[in-house]
Amino acid sequence: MSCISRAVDVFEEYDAFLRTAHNPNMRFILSNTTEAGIVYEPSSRMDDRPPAGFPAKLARLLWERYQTGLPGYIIFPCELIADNGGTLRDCVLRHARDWGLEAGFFRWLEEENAFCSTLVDRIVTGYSPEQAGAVAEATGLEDKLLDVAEPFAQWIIEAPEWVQGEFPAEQAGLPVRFVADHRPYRERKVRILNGGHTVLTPAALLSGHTLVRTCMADRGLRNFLDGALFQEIIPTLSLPRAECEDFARAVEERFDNPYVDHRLMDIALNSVSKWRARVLPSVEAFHRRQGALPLRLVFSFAALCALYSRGEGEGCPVRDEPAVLDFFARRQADGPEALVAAFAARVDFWGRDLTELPGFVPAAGRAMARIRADGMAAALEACGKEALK
Ligand SMILES: NC(=O)c1ccc[n+]([C@@H]2O[C@H](COP(=O)([O-])OP(=O)(O)OC[C@H]3O[C@@H](n4cnc5c(N)ncnc54)[C@H](O)[C@@H]3O)[C@@H](O)[C@H]2O)c1
Ligand SMILES: O=P(O)(O)OC[C@@H](O)[C@@H](O)[C@H](O)[C@H](O)CO
Repeated sequence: MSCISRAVDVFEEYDAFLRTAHNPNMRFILSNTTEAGIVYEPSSRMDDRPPAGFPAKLARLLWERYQTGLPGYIIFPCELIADNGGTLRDCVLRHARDWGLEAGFFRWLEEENAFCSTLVDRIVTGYSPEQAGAVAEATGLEDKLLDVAEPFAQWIIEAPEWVQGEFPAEQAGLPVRFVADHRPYRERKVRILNGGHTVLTPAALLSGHTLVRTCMADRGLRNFLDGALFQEIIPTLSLPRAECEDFARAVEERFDNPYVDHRLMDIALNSVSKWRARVLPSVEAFHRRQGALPLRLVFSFAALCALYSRGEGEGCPVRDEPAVLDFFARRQADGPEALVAAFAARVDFWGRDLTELPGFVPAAGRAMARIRADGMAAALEACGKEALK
């Protein structure tokens, strides 16, 4: 990694962090603080060193910049949340209002800064000690910023035209695409790629797989994923069907990359909020449009429930919010139907009561009973047959 000239630790070197606002060459700010990073922290104060939370730190930096009289920034958040640019701007504005900053700052913020919503698509898996050793041996260098990524990459940026002029990444041959509205691309990527991961992962772990790529050669899992993507997710998307199908085919090829070891347990982290954000919207849209349930997506809910209710010692422990882990710890004796019904009723997990979705609980309960009684392979086959009826 040779493109990074220096790093400033905002906790250890707060003054140096603020001094970066005085650098006239600094024009772009990128963030990638995970979905949890773009949050408004009501306790953040302007004179905290540093204020808590990423948006408050950014608000403080912007205030510093404003005072210098230099032009503002072009800000590219990369976190996988809806409208990351607008959400980040809203958090910054709330902090600025809390801190009672002057009216001129708000005008400068709106007129001289661009908060662009962006969407990054690249499978980045981290590396194993063996891979790090091999790179160190080949290069003679120990690279602490080492990472492993697939060759595919796409960065969708929604920005005013003048931003494209200042950031001509497309002309530099980079996989960047400027669009007028990032939302359909986000919907397609989150529902097909991330949704595909979330749908596949519990079934795959319960089939004994540890990596995404080996699932693609497992006929039962591959048929399940195909059916979920092409029959149940794509019909709910707003971009043209052919474009979505091309994207889904490319995603399956990416999952099949023999050089990428994407660990299913990594994808499984916080599966409940992922299922809510990445799969539930497809279930709801399918139900609205077709008046029926997408049975493979419902099956993925049952498989998630089966994975999380697995006894201790049966594979790696799942990692999720304490409320989720507590729910399953208290319900170890439940049968499949009762467990699925109680899980579906948790409005705090799903943002709504899923037992109100007609047929959802009986279908998921049946699927989970099959998974427990007959094993994952047989349950997947039964699901495929039922979905084709
Ligand atoms: N890994 C991927 O394949 C991939 C691909 C596309 C998009 N993304 C998105 O990129 C984001 C980051 O993913 P990642 O895999 O790099 O995660 P990561 O956990 O490897 O890295 C996140 C970094 O953000 C830092 N961070 C967390 N909270 C912060 C805060 N409040 N302020 C400043 N820094 C903070 C963490 O210390 C960590 O270094 C996520 O939103 C993810 O959805 C990831
Ligand atoms: O990174 P997460 O844990 O939010 O989600 C797991 C994967 O779905 C994700 O990392 C994808 O590989 C990535 O979003 C591809 O662009």
